[in-house]
Amino acid sequence: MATHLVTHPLVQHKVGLLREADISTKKFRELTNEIGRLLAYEASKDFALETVTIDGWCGPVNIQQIKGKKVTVVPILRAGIGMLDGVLDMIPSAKISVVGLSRNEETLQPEPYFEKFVGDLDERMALIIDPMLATGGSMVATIDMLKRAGCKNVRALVLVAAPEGIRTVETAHPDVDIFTAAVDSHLNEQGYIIPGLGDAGDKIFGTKHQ
Ligand SMILES: O=P(O)(O)OC[C@H]1O[C@H](OP(=O)(O)OP(=O)(O)O)[C@H](O)[C@@H]1O
Ligand SMILES: O=c1cc[nH]c(=O)[nH]1
Ligand SMILES: [Mg+2]
Repeated sequence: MATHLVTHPLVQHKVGLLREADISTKKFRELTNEIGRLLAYEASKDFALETVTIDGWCGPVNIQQIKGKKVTVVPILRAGIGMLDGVLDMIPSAKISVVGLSRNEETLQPEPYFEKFVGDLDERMALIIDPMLATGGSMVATIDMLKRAGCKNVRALVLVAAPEGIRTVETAHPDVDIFTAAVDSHLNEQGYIIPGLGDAGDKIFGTKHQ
């Protein structure tokens, strides 16, 4: 479908703060969740509503509710966990499906190590969360896993995307919408996004790269 760069001033301000070289773990976590919250708000703006009647204080009242089965949020371990609380602030009744992938530092290929999906995936929208879309390999692998499990409606929320990764996801899965706070310049030879954020997983978990 499309890549949506979220240009809201709050998002742009916060993603800028994330780029500070000596940012603390605490600050990085806070900003990651704050941007996750705002990306979830943006990615849910076209969710279908239905009218239901409930008992109000003065009798029956018609209200609007989000239609259909609950969304499943899909953090890609590890770094996706850093956005989870923020996204759940916006969509608190979402179900959580988890994918574990580790990018091999030499081949840059994603190596799967965990998969636990909620039921009825064919009736749910999946919101994949991961701070970094670099080569796109991890995102494509996650979408492949979700689709194999029956999911038909997938969106991806990322903090920073490289043009290379966007192209890869759009080519492999043209039906998937990507919501990102930044589209950066390029990947370096080690597959890191430039200017990017460095290693987001290490920054969220405090496992500094030696
Ligand atoms: O687009 P790609 O080239 O696949 O790279 C992006 C992936 O790399 C990072 O995870 P990493 O594998 O470092 O794992 P971590 O979250 O455990 O740090 C990041 O969180 C993405 O999942
Ligand atoms: O720039 C990058 C690329 C992959 N993973 C990260 O954490 N950062
Ligand atoms: Mg990492």
